[in-house]
This record gives sequence, structure tokens and C-alpha cells, in this order.
Amino acid sequence: MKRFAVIGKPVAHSKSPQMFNRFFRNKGIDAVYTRIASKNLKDALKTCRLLNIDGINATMPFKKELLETVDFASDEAKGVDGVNTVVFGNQLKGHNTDIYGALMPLKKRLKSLKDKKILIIGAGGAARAALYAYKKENAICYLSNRTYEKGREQAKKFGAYVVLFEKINSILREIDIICYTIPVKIDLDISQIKPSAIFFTAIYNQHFFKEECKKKGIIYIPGEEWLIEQGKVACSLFGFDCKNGFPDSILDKAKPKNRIALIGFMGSGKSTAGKLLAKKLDYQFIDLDKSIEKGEGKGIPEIFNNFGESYFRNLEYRYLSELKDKNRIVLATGGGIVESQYCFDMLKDYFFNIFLCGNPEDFFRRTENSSRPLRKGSNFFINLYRKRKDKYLMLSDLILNSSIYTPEEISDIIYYEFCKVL
Ligand SMILES: Nc1ncnc2c1ncn2[C@@H]1O[C@H](COP(=O)(O)OP(=O)(O)O)[C@@H](O)[C@H]1O
Ligand SMILES: O=C(O)C1=C[C@@H](OP(=O)(O)O)[C@@H](O)[C@H](O)C1
Ligand SMILES: [Mg+2]
Repeated sequence: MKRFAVIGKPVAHSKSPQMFNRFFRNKGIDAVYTRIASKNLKDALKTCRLLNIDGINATMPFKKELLETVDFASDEAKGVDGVNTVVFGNQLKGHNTDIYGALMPLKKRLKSLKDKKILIIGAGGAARAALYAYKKENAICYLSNRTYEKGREQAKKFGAYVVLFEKINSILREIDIICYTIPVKIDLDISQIKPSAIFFTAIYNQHFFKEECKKKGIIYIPGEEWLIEQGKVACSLFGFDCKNGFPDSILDKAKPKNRIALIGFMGSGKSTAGKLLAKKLDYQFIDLDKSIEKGEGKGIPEIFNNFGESYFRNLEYRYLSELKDKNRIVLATGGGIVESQYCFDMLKDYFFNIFLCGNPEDFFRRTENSSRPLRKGSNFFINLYRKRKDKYLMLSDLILNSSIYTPEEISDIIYYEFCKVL
């Protein structure tokens, strides 16, 4: 199986997993794409290594630092001053596919960008990719940014004209294409834009100015197209043939955000971090093992001893089923929940699944004085970990590394991610 992920801070909002996993499903490719949450780039890359990740996409704020970190960077990545795609191997190879996100949606609609007057709003990574792409096509670029200095610096570097943010509305009349790259809505007077203009945005989880453009008959290109076009090129760099079968829209089958399950091997800290997280979010905390013990009036070792593992797996399914309609809960699952396809499917459909990964040696040490029936010798333990590792990966919506972070840090990071996406 091939493994891919998006990294960033925050990262839980990213729709790359939907897009890539749909492609893999369409084409019957044995691969999975997930999200890795971290405090910084170094930790994210460590986690990639731990999980044998084959390739990543990076979102803000890691793109610039990633350029300095990779062993090899394409000319485009150097030109844009940022890497958003890395192919793992003996070396880390960095690319920038945002250029194609900025370019292809326009190329589909216009014969040429030559001498088109393009106003780029913002001066971050997406704006740099747009400047690079449009200058190469000989467009006339204008750049406007809230922080003037940063805007001026970027404009100078790419040979664009800088426009004072306060004066932005006064030049709209002359502009052929607006490329909007900032994640908040600014005071833009759409009525000033000529009707033949195009409004193109890099932001895919908001639809700023869509209605205003529609009213004026201005072509509005949603951020979804940017995401798809950059994703398609990344996917080719990952080694897949993307000519057919790449999704042309990101249908949003919303994942429940108020039903969180922590998944991962024994000792990864699901019960410990789960309790802390529930408290922070003011959700109810449920430990599936504890629910079973309480409901059955027996301890887990006793259930295993008297009835065997498969009996326990059926209990897990039964107790899990009772939770699928609950809201505002954090559930700590047992490490073996992925052994049952029924439980796997139920978690996939009804929960936002957070995988606590880490080194199995750490997990073994942490569970030393416990009565877990499947914590036999260290070889058995590590083999069981290997067998399950990819199942957690396939089920995950978000991953955190519990060998790097304490339970407190884990709950903090998840809380931060949820505050950004909820
Ligand atoms: N991130 C962590 N770093 C260090 N120790 C941890 C971490 N998470 C859990 N532990 C410790 O490991 C042991 C097992 O944790 P637990 O929450 O019961 O794991 P799980 O429910 O995943 O089996 C506990 O003693 C806990 O304090
Ligand atoms: O990995 C497993 O198969 C198990 C893990 C345990 O939970 P933790 O993951 O909380 O240790 C518990 O459900 C039972 O001992 C079986
Ligand atoms: Mg537990």
C-alpha cells in the first residue's frame, strides 16, 4: 500500500484527503491519503518517517521552510520560494504544484494570458505561485497586500506593480483577472470590475464574492478548481497516471465533527489524551473498554479468558453501535477495534477518527504494568502493531504522534485544530 498525507497548521480543514482518496477509489489503487497534525514541520516529517509515508502535500505555514528542508527542489519550487509537494525516497524531493492550481483554471477559459492585467490580492504562498505562473505567461501583474512592505517585496521580486491596499478599488476597472488569495473577505467593490473580467480565488472553503460576481455576470472560478489542478499535478509526481479518473469536484460528505474517536495501538494514550480532550471541548468522555467492563460486570482480562477474543470483538461492536447517534462525545476505542470490519466501517461512517501513532517500543514500555490480555511478549506485541498499523492509517481523519507529544500536548493540538474547523 502507498501512503500519503497533508501536513500543515492547521490541517484538519484540508480537503486533499477527500480528493485523493476518491481518485484512488475510482482507479482501484491501493493507497491512502490522510492528515498529519503537528506543532512544527520537523515533527510532521518525523511522523511521516515513522509511518512510511511516500509523499506529502504541505499547506501553510510549512511551504517556505520545506523548501529549505528538502534534499532536492525543482526550479519551480525555488522560483516560488515554497514547496507544497514532497516525494519521499532516499531523498526528499520538493516541488511546487500551486503554480498549476493558479494557471490551469485560467488556461481552460482563455487562449492566452499574454498582456492580461491580473490583480493578485495577498502576498503569501498562493500569491507567489500565481505571480510566478502569470509572469511566465507574460501577463501584466499587479499585487496588493494588507501589509504594504511584504506586498512591495514580493511584487519587486516577480516584476509586478504594487497597488496600495487602500487604493485597490480605484484600479479594478482596468483589471482583466482578479486572483484572490487571502482567507478573509476584504472591502472590494465588485461593481467597479468590468463585466468581461474573471474573478478567481485560491480559497476553497469560503465563497467570497461569488454572489456579487454572479449578479454582475462576472465569471467566478471557485477555489476548488485550484485545489484540484494542483492536486492532479501532485498526484502525477506521486507516480500515478491522472489523465482519467481524477475528481472534478470535491463533493463534501461532511465528517461529523462532534463525534470524535481516538484510535491507535495499546499504550498510544487514547484513554489518557481522550479524557483531557473531552474536558477541553466540554464533550462527554467515553472509554469503550470501560463501558464494556461496566455493562458486562467483568474485567477485560476475564472476558478474554472466559469467552475468547472474538466474543470481545462482538461486544466492542455492540457497545460502539450504541454511540453512533450521540453528539459531543470523545470516544477512546480499544487498540483492537480495527480488527473487526464492522467496527471499522461504523467508525469510518459516523466518527471523526484521530489516530495516535508512535513507536511500538514506547507503547510496550508504557503498558508494562497493565493487565492487557494481548500484551504478551515484545515480539508478539510488535508484530500485532505491524499488522494493525495501516488499518489505523486507513481509518484516520487526523494523525498525531504520541511518541513526540504528551497527552496534554495532544489534546491541545486537537483542540486547536477543532477550533479552526468547527
Ligand atoms: N503521549 C504519551 N506520552 C507518554 N506517556 C503516555 C502518553 N500517552 C499515554 N501515556 C501513558 O501510557 C500509559 C497507557 O496510556 P493509555 O491512555 O491507557 O493508552 P491506550 O488507551 O491507548 O491504551 C499510561 O500510563 C499513560 O499515562
Ligand atoms: O489492542 C487490543 O486488542 C486491545 C486493547 C485494549 O485497549 P487499549 O488500546 O486502550 O489498551 C483493550 O481493548 C483490550 O485489551 C484489547
Ligand atoms: Mg485505553
